[in-house]
Amino acid sequence: MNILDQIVAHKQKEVAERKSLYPVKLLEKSIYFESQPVSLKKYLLRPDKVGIIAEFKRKSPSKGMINPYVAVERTSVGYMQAGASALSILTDTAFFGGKNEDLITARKFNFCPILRKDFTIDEYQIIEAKSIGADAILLIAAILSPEQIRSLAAVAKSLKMEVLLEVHDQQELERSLTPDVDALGVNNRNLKDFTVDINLSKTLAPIIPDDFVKVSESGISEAETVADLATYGYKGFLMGETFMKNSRPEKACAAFIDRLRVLI
Ligand SMILES: O=C(O)c1ccccc1NCC(=O)[C@H](O)[C@H](O)COP(=O)(O)O
Repeated sequence: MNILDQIVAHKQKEVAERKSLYPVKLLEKSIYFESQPVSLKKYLLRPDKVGIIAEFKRKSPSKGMINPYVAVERTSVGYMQAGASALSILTDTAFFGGKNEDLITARKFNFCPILRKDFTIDEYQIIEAKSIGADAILLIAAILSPEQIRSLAAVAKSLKMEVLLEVHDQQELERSLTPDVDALGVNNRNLKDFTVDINLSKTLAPIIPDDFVKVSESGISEAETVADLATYGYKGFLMGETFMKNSRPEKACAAFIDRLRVLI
């Protein structure tokens, strides 16, 4: 089993358990069902921002432990003060060391789009994402059929949430597009063998229809790379490890954005 298969197998069990512990009726009592989400798409298109989606990620299958010590309050507020456009909060515990409470905390301290970064395979998880204050969810084409993508994206839309659809190749892109998707993420990291190839974002850019905001994900460590990808039409740049490997991720984010502003 590759890592994605392992994550999905674990997620199926986790979702079944959570459904019985926290039924949908209970989740729907959350105050976030009454509030208007913040649009990720709009924030990525804002001319005063540089499109960084700054990620809070303690560990990952490819890198192991990255940073178990920093607090989500200080890091998330610092990311936004640094000039990030949005937050990506990992909520998967088993493989990424995250938790729903991280997103709940980030939500309390920030008014900005928050992407719930998890492995969504069931509509229950979208209702859960809404209940903890997320504005957008991630759908990964590699673990979902085109029908699942369409129906999960429609559920997100019915809850007024936005969808970032992640693809890794042309086939995934062509079979997965649906109008309920808002942003199209090209993951430069092959999630089966963890190799990173930034050129993948450049290769796929011309075949991403203009209706979708283009996001380049993973393996970005240089401001020059972002400036280069921007010339291919990318408006969003999902970055985790480059910031999180520092004792003060928000300071690394601020320094990165300062460098970027000189280039674009
Ligand atoms: O990062 C991993 O090891 C990984 C393994 C399996 C599935 C997903 C994985 N990562 C999720 C991501 O897509 C990244 O956290 C995100 O794009 C940020 O990447 P980076 O800037 O390289 O931390």
